[in-house]
Amino acid sequence: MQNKAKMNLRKQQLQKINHFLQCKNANTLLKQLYQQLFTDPDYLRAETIGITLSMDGEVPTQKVIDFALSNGKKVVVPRTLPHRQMEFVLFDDSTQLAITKFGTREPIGGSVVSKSAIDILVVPGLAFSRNHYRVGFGGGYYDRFLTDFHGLSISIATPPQFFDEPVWPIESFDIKIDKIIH
Ligand SMILES: Nc1nc2c(c(=O)[nH]1)N(C=O)[C@@H](CNc1ccc(C(=O)N[C@@H](CCC(=O)O)C(=O)O)cc1)CN2
Ligand SMILES: Nc1ncnc2c1ncn2[C@@H]1O[C@H](COP(=O)(O)OP(=O)(O)OP(=O)(O)O)[C@@H](O)[C@H]1O
Repeated sequence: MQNKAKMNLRKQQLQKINHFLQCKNANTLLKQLYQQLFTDPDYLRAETIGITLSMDGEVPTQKVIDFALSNGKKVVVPRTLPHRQMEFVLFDDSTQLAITKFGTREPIGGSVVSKSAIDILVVPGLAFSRNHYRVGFGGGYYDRFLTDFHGLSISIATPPQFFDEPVWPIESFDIKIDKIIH
């Protein structure tokens, strides 16, 4: 059963985020958010970073990936598997990518890195609350992945993605994000 309130919120958020990303101040603000991440002690300590390959309408991740690689960190990106599972694959210049039905880019082949080797996971989402809840695209991929993830989860929220209080129902399987940069 899909949650109707969450479905409506997702639709609204997609529009708001798209609108924000097109406004002329967006790049300046994004730079500030990236800087917060790059100066975060947990980021500085991390050897391996899990992050998505963003698509249009999402917080762009390429600058984070490039910076992390230039700092000598390992970057791993998700590949979706049956039963809404994901695995993370080492990403570099030679990684081959395919576009999925959902419109995301995923690696083809490459070395799978175990969950326990990921120090920080940058988790995408449409909405985040000050008390660390998150709404994603509705696949449940990250909620499943995070159940036995013991590294640190971090999300980057632009203004339209950040809420003082969750304006959506919290469900039993929702997993809080450790740190929200906003
Ligand atoms: N850039 C990026 N990559 C990402 C994510 C993301 O949010 N952003 N994900 C964050 O989770 C995962 C993929 N998320 C997905 C979320 C929903 C569906 C989905 O609803 N699929 C439908 C079929 C869609 C279609 O046919 O067009 C389905 O399986 O029924 C698929 C993948 C991994 N990669
Ligand atoms: N740990 C879990 N085990 C089984 N089912 C789950 C789990 N987490 C979520 N689900 C299922 O996945 C569906 C989508 O979950 P939810 O609405 O939390 O997605 P989301 O957090 O927005 O998406 P995502 O995590 O992919 O970014 C839910 O309807 C729920 O039934």
